[in-house]
Amino acid sequence: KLYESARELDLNERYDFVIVGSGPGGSTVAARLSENPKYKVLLIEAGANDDGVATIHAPLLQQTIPSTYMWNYTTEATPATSNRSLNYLRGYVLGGSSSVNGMVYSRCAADDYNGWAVATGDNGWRWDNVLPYIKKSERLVPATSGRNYSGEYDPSLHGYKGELATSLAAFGPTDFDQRALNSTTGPHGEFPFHQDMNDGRSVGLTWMQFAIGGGERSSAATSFLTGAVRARPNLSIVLNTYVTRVLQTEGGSPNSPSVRTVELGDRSARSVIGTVTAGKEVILAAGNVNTPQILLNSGIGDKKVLTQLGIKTTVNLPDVGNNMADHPGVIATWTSQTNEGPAFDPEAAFSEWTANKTGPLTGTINRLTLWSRIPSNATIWKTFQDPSSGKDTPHFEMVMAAYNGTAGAFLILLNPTSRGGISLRSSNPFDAPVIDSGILKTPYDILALAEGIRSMKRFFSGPAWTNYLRTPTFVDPDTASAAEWEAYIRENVATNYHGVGTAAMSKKDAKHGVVDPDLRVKRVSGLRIVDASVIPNVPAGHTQVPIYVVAERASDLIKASWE
Ligand SMILES: Cc1cc2nc3c(=O)[nH]c(=O)nc-3n(C[C@H](O)[C@H](O)[C@H](O)COP(=O)(O)OP(=O)(O)OC[C@H]3O[C@@H](n4cnc5c(N)ncnc54)[C@H](O)[C@@H]3O)c2cc1C
Repeated sequence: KLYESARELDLNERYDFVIVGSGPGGSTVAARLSENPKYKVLLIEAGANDDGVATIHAPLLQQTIPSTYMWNYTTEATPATSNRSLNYLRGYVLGGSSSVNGMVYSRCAADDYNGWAVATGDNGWRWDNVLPYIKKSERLVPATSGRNYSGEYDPSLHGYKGELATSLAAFGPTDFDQRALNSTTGPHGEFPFHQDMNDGRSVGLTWMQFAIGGGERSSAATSFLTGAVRARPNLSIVLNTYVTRVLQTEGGSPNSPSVRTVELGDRSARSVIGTVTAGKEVILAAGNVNTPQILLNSGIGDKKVLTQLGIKTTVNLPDVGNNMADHPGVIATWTSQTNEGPAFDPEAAFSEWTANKTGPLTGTINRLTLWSRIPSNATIWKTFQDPSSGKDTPHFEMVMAAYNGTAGAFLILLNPTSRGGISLRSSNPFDAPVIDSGILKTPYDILALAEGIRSMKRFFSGPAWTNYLRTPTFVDPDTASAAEWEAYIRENVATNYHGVGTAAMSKKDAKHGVVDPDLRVKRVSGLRIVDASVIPNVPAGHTQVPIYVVAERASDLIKASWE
C-alpha cells in the first residue's frame, strides 16, 4: 500500500525490514524482500510519487523535470572548480535519481567489480559472480520506433526476463552518427567499433544502451515498484517522509549496539513526527549524499568531528562521509553545420507520446559513445600510475554530441583520483549536508582530461570530419600553456552526478571503510546500507547498474541471513 505521509502510518506496527530511500538501491531491495509474504517491509521515501509526471516518464523530456523532484543541492565552491558552486542533482521522488537521470544503461568494467572483490576480500563481488544478477534484473526489449539494432549489441550478454526494461537508441544513425561510425579503426587501432558496450571490456565506439522500454523511462520505481508489487499486503510505501536519524534500540551489546529504530520527519515543517522500529533490519538506501548524512546525524561517524558538532557518538567510524568520488566532465565540441534530422513539433510529439508512447519523445539526445584509453606511451605515465581498474577498463567516455551548430563529445574522466566528502553543516538533521564533490583536486585528473582532449582530437581528425568540423570551442591543451589549460578546465568542469564511496565497503576486519562485505554497518547490529555509498571506487561508466547489482546481491544476502 502507498501512504502519502507518515501521519497516515500506524507507527506501532512492527515491520521486519525498514528501508530508507527508493532509488535503485531501496526499491530493488523492497521488491525482492517483499517477494516473501512472511516479511513485512516498509519503504520510506522523502519525495513524492512519480506516477503521471510526463517529464519523468518521457525519455526526451529528462532535461525539463521540475526542480520539485530534486533535492536542489549545490556543492561547496572551492578553488578546484574555480570557486564555482555546482548544482548537484539528486532525485527527490519515488525511484530516486533513477527517475531523473540520463537513463544510460551501463554495467561499467568487469575489472571494476573485480576490484570490489579485492577491496572486500569477497569474491562474491567479482564480475563473473555478479553477472547473473545483472541479467536477472534486465529485460532487453525492442524500441517502439521499430529500429532494428542487430549488430549493435551481443544478444548472448543480456537478460530478457527481468524487471528493468532496456533498449538501444530508438533512432539513428544520423549523419553525425554515421561519420562517427566511419571514423572507427580496425580492431587493433585506437578506436575500434565495439559491438556491445556492456560486455565489461568496452574499449571502442559503441551504440548506447538505455533504461528505456515501451517508449518510457525504466526507473527503479517503474521497474521494481509496479502496481502488482505495490499491491502486496506485506509491503507499505510511505512518501513525503524524511528520515532524520537512526536510533539505538534495546538489545545489542556495548561493542555492537542495536540500531533498528528510524526517526521520521516532515521536511517542510522541519519537525520530527515519530519513530518506527524494524524487527530484523534497517536498510539505508538514501544514496551517496543522504546515507552518510543520516549516519552522521545519528552519531555514527568520526568521533572528533561529531563532538565538535555537539552530536553524541554512538559508534566511532571515521570514514563515514569520506572517499566521495565522481566523474568530472567537460563539453568539447567544434563549430559545425550540423543538421541532425527533422525538427519536430513539440505539441504533436507530446500528444503522440501521451496516446501511444511512440514518436520523438521516446528518443535520446545521444546515441553513440566512445570508450577509450590513454595510450601506453603517453607522457602522463612517466609521472603517474594508471588508476583504472584494469587494462580493458576505459579511461574516458566520449558521448558523441551534435546540436546547436556544434559537434563533438561530452568528455568524461572515468577513473579520477580526486576525492571529496559529505559532512554536516550543523547538528540539525533538517539542514542540507555539505557536499565536497572532490572534483579536480589532483594534478592527475587535470592532466588526464588534457589527454582526453588529445584522444578526441585524434578521433575527430579523420576524413569523415573534413569540412564538417570547424573551430574548436574548447581550449586546446596542445596550444595553451599548462596554466591556461588548468584555468580553463577548472572554469568549465561539470559533475556527472555519479558520486559513490561515502560509506564504502571494506574487509570485515578492516579499520577503514564503513560496511563489511555483506553491507552491514561495522560495529553495530541491525543496520545495512544498500546504495551508491558502499561502492569503494567510482566505476568506469554510469552508476545505476552497479547499484542494481549491489541491491540484487544484498537482497540475497539479507534473505540468507534470516532464513
Ligand atoms: C541528473 C542525473 C543524471 C544521471 N544519469 C545517469 C545515467 O544516465 N545512467 C546511470 O547509470 N546513472 C546516472 N545517474 C546516476 C544514478 O542515477 C545514481 O547513481 C543512482 O540513482 C543512485 O542510486 P541510489 O539508490 O544510491 O540513490 P538515489 O537514486 O539517489 O536514491 C536515493 C533515494 O533516497 C531518498 N532519500 C534521501 N534521503 C532521504 C531521507 N533522509 N529520508 C527518506 N528518503 C531519503 C531520495 O529522495 C531518493 O529517492 C545520474 C544521476 C543524476 C542525478
